[in-house]
Amino acid sequence: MGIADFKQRMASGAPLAGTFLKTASHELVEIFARSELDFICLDAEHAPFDRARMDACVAVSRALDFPVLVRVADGSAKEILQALDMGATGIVCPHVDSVQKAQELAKNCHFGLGGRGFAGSTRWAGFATRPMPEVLAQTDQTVVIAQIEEPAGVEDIEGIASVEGVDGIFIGPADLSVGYGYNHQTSDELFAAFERCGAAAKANGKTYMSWVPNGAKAKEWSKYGMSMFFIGSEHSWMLRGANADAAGVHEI
Ligand SMILES: C[C@H](O)CC(=O)C(=O)O
Repeated sequence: MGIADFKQRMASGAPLAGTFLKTASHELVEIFARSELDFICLDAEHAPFDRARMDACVAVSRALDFPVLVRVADGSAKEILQALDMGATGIVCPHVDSVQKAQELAKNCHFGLGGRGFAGSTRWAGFATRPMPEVLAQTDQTVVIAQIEEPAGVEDIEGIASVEGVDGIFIGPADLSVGYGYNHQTSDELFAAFERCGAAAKANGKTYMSWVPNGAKAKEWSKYGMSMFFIGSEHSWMLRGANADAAGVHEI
């Protein structure tokens, strides 16, 4: 159970637990690689990952054979290429709200579709130690996830989910909730969107997933067909642990 079979495990519908890493620290990657988590996702959309620190995080994850995804900021070809050259297991692309954006995403992640440039001396390619055909075949292991977080994305979900080269559909519950005009995550419209996106993911054999604040919510939302969960982040876990232990002291 490592990087090579991560995409297969996703496709099998096995429950997968991960988190967003917000602190650009390779030590934290090392700790999570020794945890019960199945993967982590470096949040380069909302957290301060510069290229060098992202590279260190990805290097450690690969050394420990621990799947690491990168949530890119805007899904540009350049940003995706940099993360994949470093050796990221896959890409989470935010704000995919049309079939065209999903096609661009798939193109930028896969050589066969023409958008990804090749270099032999990268971590992903084994720093020029492996034959090119072998390296290119490895593109099959690259995981591509489209994040749906606008009502427009929900309206186009049947097309988005059918795009070849997209492996997963990720619901962004916070942004989608805001998109429907709510500042919380309890509207009927939001849960209807969960149902519709889940049906489209299932019909197209794509893994369905979301961010959740905790394991209990993951269990609850599995009823929509979600099997992969980005649970909180190390920030929320640190706060929860710190507050629980502080409460123990303050009760004295
Ligand atoms: C809260 C997480 O960053 C997931 C997300 O993007 C969302 O909109 O929800």
